[in-house]
Amino acid sequence: MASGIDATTGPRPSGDSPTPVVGNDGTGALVVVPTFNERDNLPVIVERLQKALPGAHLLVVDDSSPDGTGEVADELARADAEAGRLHVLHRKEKDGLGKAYLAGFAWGLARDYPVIVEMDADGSHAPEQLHRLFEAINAGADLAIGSRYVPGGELVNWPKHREFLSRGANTYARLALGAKINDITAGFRAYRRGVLEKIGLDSVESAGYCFQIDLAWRTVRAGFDVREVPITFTEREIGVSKMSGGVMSEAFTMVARWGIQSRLERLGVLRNK
Ligand SMILES: Nc1nc2c(ncn2[C@@H]2O[C@H](COP(=O)(O)OP(=O)(O)O[C@H]3O[C@H](CO)[C@@H](O)[C@H](O)[C@@H]3O)[C@@H](O)[C@H]2O)c(=O)[nH]1
Repeated sequence: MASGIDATTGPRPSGDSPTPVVGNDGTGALVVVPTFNERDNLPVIVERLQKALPGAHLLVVDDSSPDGTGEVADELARADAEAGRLHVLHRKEKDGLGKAYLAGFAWGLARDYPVIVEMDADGSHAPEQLHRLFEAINAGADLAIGSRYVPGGELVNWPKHREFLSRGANTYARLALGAKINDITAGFRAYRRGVLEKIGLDSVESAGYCFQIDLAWRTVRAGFDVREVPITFTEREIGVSKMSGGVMSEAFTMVARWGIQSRLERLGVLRNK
């Protein structure tokens, strides 16, 4: 799906080789980690990230977790104050994964990070595999998705019903939208900042996990270069998933609407926005 668009600078002259934007140690990347009741997971994931990629910065976006995750994040940030790699954004209440990411992205865009990353706090995504996303970005991708469903991708200990739901959601989204992405619900990804600037965070409609589909779909429609790289997704060992019926029904309805809209656009009944 090569588009020839450089997400940081606009259209790239053809034949131009891409300039690396993330260093081998993660310099240039802001990793946004949304948290809700992850107090025992957070210190572990922070340590793993700082060991794997000491140059990367991390932003924890906490929705006033009742278990005190926000305070744990503040303590970790204080301990890292000299290096200044760990930042915390406190939000008033639980407002959905998508809204948390949007707040984190806005924070990152207000600073000069060339690449903004999504990663769960619960250890499902391995910080040690982030370099795979950065390699794709440095090779010219505008959005790199850590995919469970391309050759080499793997699921470890994920309950069968979750795998069934996830694969079903991906098939549904592929059929409805026609986007050729195998893992469009994945939450382990890296964006060049220009993608988020061009799409415009205000245009994103979904509040929950459907946000992942929403943003990937907008990225594809804007003509950017989207690449999937295989990753291993491991079921969390501590705490519980925040997936809910409301999250699933939002995704079902939104995807159906976008699918109908894009068909009407192709038929010329609606103008492409
Ligand atoms: N701030 C904030 N964080 C949230 C909220 N809801 C969930 N989170 C945080 O978002 C991360 C993912 O949430 P989980 O509830 O653990 O997700 P999952 O079921 O394991 O995730 C699957 O679906 C996600 C959505 O597509 C994917 O991101 C993920 O990769 C995986 O496939 C965790 O760090 C969790 O604390 C919220 O309302 N607010």
